[in-house]
Amino acid sequence: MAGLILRTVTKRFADAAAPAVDAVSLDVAHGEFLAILGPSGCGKTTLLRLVAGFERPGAGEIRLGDRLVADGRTHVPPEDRHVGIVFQSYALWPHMTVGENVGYPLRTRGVRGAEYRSRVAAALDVVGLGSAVDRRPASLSGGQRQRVALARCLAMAPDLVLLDEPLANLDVHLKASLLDEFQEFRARTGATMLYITHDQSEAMALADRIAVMNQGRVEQVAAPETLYHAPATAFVADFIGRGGVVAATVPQRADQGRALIEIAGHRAFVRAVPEQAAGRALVCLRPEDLALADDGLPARCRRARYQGGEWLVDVTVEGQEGRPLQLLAKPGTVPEPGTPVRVRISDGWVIPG
Ligand SMILES: Nc1ncnc2c1ncn2[C@@H]1O[C@H](COP(=O)(O)OP(=O)(O)OP(=O)(O)O)[C@@H](O)[C@H]1O
Repeated sequence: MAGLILRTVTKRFADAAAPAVDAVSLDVAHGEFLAILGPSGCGKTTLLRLVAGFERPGAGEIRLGDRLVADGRTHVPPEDRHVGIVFQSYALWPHMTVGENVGYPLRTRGVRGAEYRSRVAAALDVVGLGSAVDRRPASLSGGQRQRVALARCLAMAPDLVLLDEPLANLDVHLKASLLDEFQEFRARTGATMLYITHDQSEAMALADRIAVMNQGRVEQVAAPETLYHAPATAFVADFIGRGGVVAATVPQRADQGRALIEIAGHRAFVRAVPEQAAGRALVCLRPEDLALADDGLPARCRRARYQGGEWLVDVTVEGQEGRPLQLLAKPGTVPEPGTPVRVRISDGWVIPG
């Protein structure tokens, strides 16, 4: 069963040079957790607002389950879409108790009595705040407030949960513990979730799949590991993980997903799509694919940063100074900035796009 389907959804704001959301198509399965990841201004929030019904698409269509909720003629209003939204600002009422906050949307829909109480209690239990029902939001930590917001969304038993940077206001430690909570929340509810973030570590930790957006378009939708190891475009390769994209020549057609590459006269074998043709290409080389060695790609050390345990070393290939590669080195083996080095390439990926 489908959770959410977008077909060539486009939104252009008046006077804007380019669409904020540009022909986006997505299929989110029922119960799937999909993260929308991209830099500021790429259209994530606009996409979420289109799904919620706060914006109308200029073209394309949106389906929730088997219901058409938006196209050129149809516009189902937000309150009739059965979509729950959790914002980064929590949006809790300070004068209400935790229980009243969670129950508010139920009340406005006429749910009362035993059903009201049991739904509020169940939602608070899921987020581990069953005992906080009579407290005020002001007496809770940021993480607890976000859990109340989550419970309020849950109490409505929505078909789809939209999460708009829900961890953005929290410090690093709270973020880590809430990441665990989200995972549990997910396992318990089985709800379809769309999670907006510009933080790749959140997206990687939580999502079944990630849609990477750039300038209103979806560049790739894939499982986190696929995005990391086989990025479809140079933008995805740069945005996910630590950079490392250089220009290379592919002297001959790939053979069974292996391609010979040549960079600055040095040759190595890396992964590629089976149909990768010969010619010029960009290659993604991750830090764990590279190591300082006696023999290998001629490069120059630019700088090194201590990371605890190991050093992260930036090196550049002659003629490609704008495209640094990063590799890890043990303490005591780190070259001085400016030193010529050799880099062994043990793996990599020819970017097909
Ligand atoms: N109501 C609006 N009117 C005009 N332009 C808008 C409106 N809302 C968003 N935009 C523009 O649309 C583009 C996408 O904005 P959007 O807020 O969707 O990006 P985002 O990826 O969510 O960014 P951020 O991570 O900074 O929130 C931007 O260029 C933005 O300036």
